[in-house]
Amino acid sequence: MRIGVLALQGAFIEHQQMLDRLGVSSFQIRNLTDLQGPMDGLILPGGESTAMGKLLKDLNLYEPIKEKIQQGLPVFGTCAGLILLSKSIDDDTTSHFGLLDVHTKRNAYGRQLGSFQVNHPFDGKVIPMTFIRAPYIDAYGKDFEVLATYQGKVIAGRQHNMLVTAFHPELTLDTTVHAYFISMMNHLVV
Ligand SMILES: NC(=O)CC[C@H](N)C(=O)O
Repeated sequence: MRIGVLALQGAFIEHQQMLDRLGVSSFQIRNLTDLQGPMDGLILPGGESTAMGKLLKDLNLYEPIKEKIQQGLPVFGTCAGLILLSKSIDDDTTSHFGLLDVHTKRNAYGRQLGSFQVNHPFDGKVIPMTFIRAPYIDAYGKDFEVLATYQGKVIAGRQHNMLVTAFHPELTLDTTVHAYFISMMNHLVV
């Protein structure tokens, strides 16, 4: 199994370290040639969604990656990665794939609460969650399954081959969410 991690900007190394802990190999995606080999899953990391969206377009990665996700490639988006996958976001000037049937509010916790950590349930299990200028999902369609909420807002969920979290599981030592993604990849009928 080989997982591609989008490595244009943001917290991609931490995702690779998490996959290492689970014994799963990964590679970095920086340009079109990186997309040529086999890829069983894709991680869109946290960072700055506007910068990542622009780089995806400039490097001609936007269309081929979007196509792969549409064809069923399992994808896990954290924070900015969630924003990139969302159908609608509150600032539509940012390039995004628009494939996940949710509306996402960026920087949703305001300045004072820019960064914080809580222990909170994900899919029924309490795990540490690190939020950094995090978004939340404030509306979603019928195919979206909610996996975690915090203060009444959706912060994790899944729609077929797409898994998203508003928080950063890769910045903790807890492997629960990445293990969930691997198990989801193994069970998906594409
Ligand atoms: N930690 C993150 O990925 C922050 C996301 C960032 N606030 C954005 O809007 O893209």
